[in-house]
Amino acid sequence: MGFCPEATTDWFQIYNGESKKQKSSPIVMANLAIPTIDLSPFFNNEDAENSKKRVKEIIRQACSEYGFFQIVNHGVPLDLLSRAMELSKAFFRFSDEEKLECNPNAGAPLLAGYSKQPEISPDKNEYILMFPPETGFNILPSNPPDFREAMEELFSYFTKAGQLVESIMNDSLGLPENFLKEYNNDRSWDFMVAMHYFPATESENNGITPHEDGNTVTFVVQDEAGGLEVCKNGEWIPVIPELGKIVVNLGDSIQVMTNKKFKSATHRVVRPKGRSRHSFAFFYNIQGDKWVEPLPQFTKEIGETAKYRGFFYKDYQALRMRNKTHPSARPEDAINITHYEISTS
Ligand SMILES: O=C(O)CCC(=O)C(=O)O
Ligand SMILES: [Fe+2]
Repeated sequence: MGFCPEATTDWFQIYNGESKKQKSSPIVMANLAIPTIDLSPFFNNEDAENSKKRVKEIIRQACSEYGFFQIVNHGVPLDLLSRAMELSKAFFRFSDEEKLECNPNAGAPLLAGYSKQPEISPDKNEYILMFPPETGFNILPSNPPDFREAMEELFSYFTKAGQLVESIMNDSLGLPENFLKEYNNDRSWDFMVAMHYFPATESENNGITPHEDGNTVTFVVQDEAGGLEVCKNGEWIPVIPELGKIVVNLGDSIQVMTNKKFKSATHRVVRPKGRSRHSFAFFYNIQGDKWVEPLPQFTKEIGETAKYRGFFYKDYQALRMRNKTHPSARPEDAINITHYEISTS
């Protein structure tokens, strides 16, 4: 964490390694640095074996390098994405009093409902968090009237997209057919967050500090404000929002299971000045009682030693939660996946 340098506004330097400004658009260059993968071969009935193979190969490369890519033709309807985003914006425009009507329920593994980051948090945002609708944990607002339905529908499409990406990763990794699907067969710990980030001030613009997610795969959809940045080769790369594109980033659990063959992506959110930012983040997770460890396919079967100790997913989640409830004085002391790393020296 934190090995990326501070973001610079001179993107040309980042991509070209030179300080002279170029004519081409930085927007195009930023997104070129992050592969966009068309998943349509997985939705066509016709035989598309070659195209599927190509997709798996590009995903394998992106996941091995830095765990980040974007997808299009992912099966999540674009009109639903736009509608859900508009409804979410409408919700966050309500007064605090109205928003607090869906304050969290105790008892869920995380607090479902509306929350605002505490004043002490460096992350300046508020959000609504929801679990799979059938868990009964959710406290969703009845206003705007169509919000709940749109969120539940979006949740169900993201779940399907998560299953698809997981199965593509399974094959890219050369794992036995349906291996990850059978291991990760309980969807009750998945959750989605509708987020609102407050405009940057003159003195600070942190939306979410640099981090890796702890799960397997996360999907992010940002509104036109942008602000999501990913660390690649030591540089922060801004992810420019484009309608219909879903950002995919891998989390620590897949990094551990693959013994670091696939990487968990370091990313952060920088708040834009003069405007709010909205996003959806969907966390395709692992059920808490599952044991996470480097798989034999990436250790003893290929003569490599394990880089991590195993752990129950819920224990790692609890440690990560402590980072938020009991923040350490020095950010570098926060618990992350290095906690389970096996030292080779
Ligand atoms: O809001 C975003 O764009 C990303 C959120 C994120 O990284 C997270 O919640 O872990
Ligand atoms: Fe994240």
